Amino acid sequence: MNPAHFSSAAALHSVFKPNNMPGVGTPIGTPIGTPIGTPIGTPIGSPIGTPSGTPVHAPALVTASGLRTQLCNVEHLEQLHDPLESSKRLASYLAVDNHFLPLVAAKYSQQLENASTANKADDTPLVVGVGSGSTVVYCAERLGEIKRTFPEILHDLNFICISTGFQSKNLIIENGLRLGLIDNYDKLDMAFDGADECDENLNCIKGGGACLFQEKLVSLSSDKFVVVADYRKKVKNLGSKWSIPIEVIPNSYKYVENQLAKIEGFQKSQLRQGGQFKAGPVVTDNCNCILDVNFGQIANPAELHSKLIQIVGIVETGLFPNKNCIAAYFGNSNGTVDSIVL
Ligand SMILES: O=C[C@H](O)[C@H](O)[C@H](O)COP(=O)(O)O
Repeated sequence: MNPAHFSSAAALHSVFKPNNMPGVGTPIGTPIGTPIGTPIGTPIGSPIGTPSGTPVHAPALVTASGLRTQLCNVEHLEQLHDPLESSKRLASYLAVDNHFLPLVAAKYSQQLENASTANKADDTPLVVGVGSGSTVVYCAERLGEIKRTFPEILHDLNFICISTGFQSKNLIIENGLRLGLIDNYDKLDMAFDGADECDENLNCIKGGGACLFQEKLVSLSSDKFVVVADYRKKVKNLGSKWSIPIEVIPNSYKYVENQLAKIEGFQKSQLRQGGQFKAGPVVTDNCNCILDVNFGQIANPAELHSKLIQIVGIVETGLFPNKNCIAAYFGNSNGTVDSIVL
């Protein structure tokens, strides 16, 4: 990790505080100064003459910063009921702006260039994973705003979102995004998701919402993975505060618990219960159960994961040793955001 990449919370604080008061700002989804839906960068461009006199269209320049100016300004967002929620939203918006917009700009510019030079069109879709939990909700919101603001660009890029479970499927649909199935795509371009713990090297523990299997499938299928969370999730070592959620085939949980107890560092295992809304254990989107397993602080997440995944009955672990995570954004309690960008 390059510490220089930690964004300065102080700098963000000074930028955001003045306009961050209740009642000030622009409603989410209203691009400042631009009518909703005004596409920029569509293949307009001024006709220019070729030596032979045939008019061609010069491709318009599409940049991430150009696109961003058409979106709701993150410095003028209305406060939510809770400052921590506001900072989770800010973290998510920054994550999408900093990583998704450049992707859109690059792919669209390429598409325009192909059109103007009669190169073969690139018809591979732009596929993005949308994870689960309370923080990634704001990523879906920003992606929805981007789609509403640039409908033609996103249409031309064939923008598709992949869910990590029931909640995330609804998030995608409610934000007006197009839902796709992961098994229809060779790979995803990018995925956004929350985390229960995240260390400086962007290893994570996930699965607090029992969605870890599909989350791992989506994140590993993606070229790039970006985490959004709040400051409580940033830890020195995984296992500092959270147990590891482990998805197990229901009738194997006793066997799995017995095997777990033989692994060095094992402290405790608990079958997650549904609580007041579900008699008996939590049932995942894949109809399995969750064991929350405590190994204390984890020195080597990859090594522990490979020991666990060998146990018959374990479908997947909530340990996410970093494979492709490029950045994490953490909302602070005072409304600012810290980031780690590798
Ligand atoms: O299974 C759920 C996921 O791993 C969530 O992404 C994780 O629990 C973080 O959720 P939240 O953003 O609500 O803290």
